[in-house]
Amino acid sequence: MADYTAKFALAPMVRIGELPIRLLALKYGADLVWGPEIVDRKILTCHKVYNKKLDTVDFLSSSGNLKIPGVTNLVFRTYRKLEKGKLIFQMGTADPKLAVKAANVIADDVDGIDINAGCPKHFSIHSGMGAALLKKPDLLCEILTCLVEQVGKPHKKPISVKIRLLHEKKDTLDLVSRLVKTGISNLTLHCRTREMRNREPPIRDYVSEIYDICQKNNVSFIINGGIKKYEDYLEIQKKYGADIGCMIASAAERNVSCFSSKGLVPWSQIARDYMKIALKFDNSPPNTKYCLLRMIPGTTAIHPVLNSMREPNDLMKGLMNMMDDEGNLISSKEGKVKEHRENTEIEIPYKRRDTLSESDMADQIPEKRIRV
Ligand SMILES: Cc1cc2nc3c(=O)[nH]c(=O)nc-3n(C[C@H](O)[C@H](O)[C@H](O)COP(=O)(O)O)c2cc1C
Repeated sequence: MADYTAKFALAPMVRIGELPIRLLALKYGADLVWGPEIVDRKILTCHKVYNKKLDTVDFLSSSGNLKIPGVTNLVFRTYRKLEKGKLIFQMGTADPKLAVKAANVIADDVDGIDINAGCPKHFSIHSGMGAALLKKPDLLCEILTCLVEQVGKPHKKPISVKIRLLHEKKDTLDLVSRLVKTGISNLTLHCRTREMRNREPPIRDYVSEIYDICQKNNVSFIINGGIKKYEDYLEIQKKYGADIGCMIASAAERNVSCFSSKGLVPWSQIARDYMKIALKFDNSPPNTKYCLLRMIPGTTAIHPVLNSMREPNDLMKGLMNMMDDEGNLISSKEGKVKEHRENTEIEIPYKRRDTLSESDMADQIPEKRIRV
């Protein structure tokens, strides 16, 4: 059974937290890795397949139109050889019965099941999931209790929850005091309220009191928000206690070697390592491109070239091979890349280019193909 005590963990991240990033996080020192949130109804469309070629366990959906380019029916993939004992599956739900049914589909192939009670995005809260559950503590407790009794105990898998801060300290402490009585094994606190953005500093004013409630109830405690590197993890343990765990999202999205006790590895190395793992495990090319664009700095020459590519893996792999160790495009080919860029200026139909955020850019489909 996975133990969350004092662990250094990769946070759940939609689109980012697929198998290649999770394996890289483990390689660089993460103790536990969360998968991206997947909602209960989606899991319920899935059947499990052992993928002999990749030696992975795949969950394939029977819904979705596979005729649409880029659409695959793969919902979740795990490589048990490296993830066993370390993989926490995060579920989005607002219904105890559906949650139990869905958790039973995946329980034997993951090492813990976590409920997302912190996501403030519209797609989550409009259906009562994510941070909407913070306003319905009875429902959240019922979901957790049902999961503990009907999935956790029979499958011997820990159940956990990830929450955010409420506006008032007292309300947060009251909620935590209820959640730790449901039989969960771990509570993760994103130390921001639901209105706060990730760029704002986290609020850790009463982390010690929450930690205390968790410890008294034999529930491990992980904090999340604004943690960037291994030294931060050590500092937090020194300040609050040796049994506290830490979880990283944004910093890992940019450079997953943030878990390493030896310091950050250059992004060019990470991008190459990532590409190798993505190819090895047949990661979907649009997802590979999306993740690469998050880890390659927007100021580099390679970023717009990658951004303008359609997704096939061989193009991306070619581009990765044209980088030197510092991430510069290799000079003999640079002219060629530059020439292609000039000839294939991306047209963005609806939004002015200079108003786009990085993720908007990542989602744009270029009008013209580029060959490198
Ligand atoms: C790209 C991205 C996707 C995320 N997806 C999820 C998710 O699926 N489930 C979840 O509970 N939180 C999700 N989060 C929130 C993170 O897990 C984390 O709580 C938040 O980013 C704060 O941590 P940080 O300061 O280290 O970024 C996501 C964050 C990012 C940046």
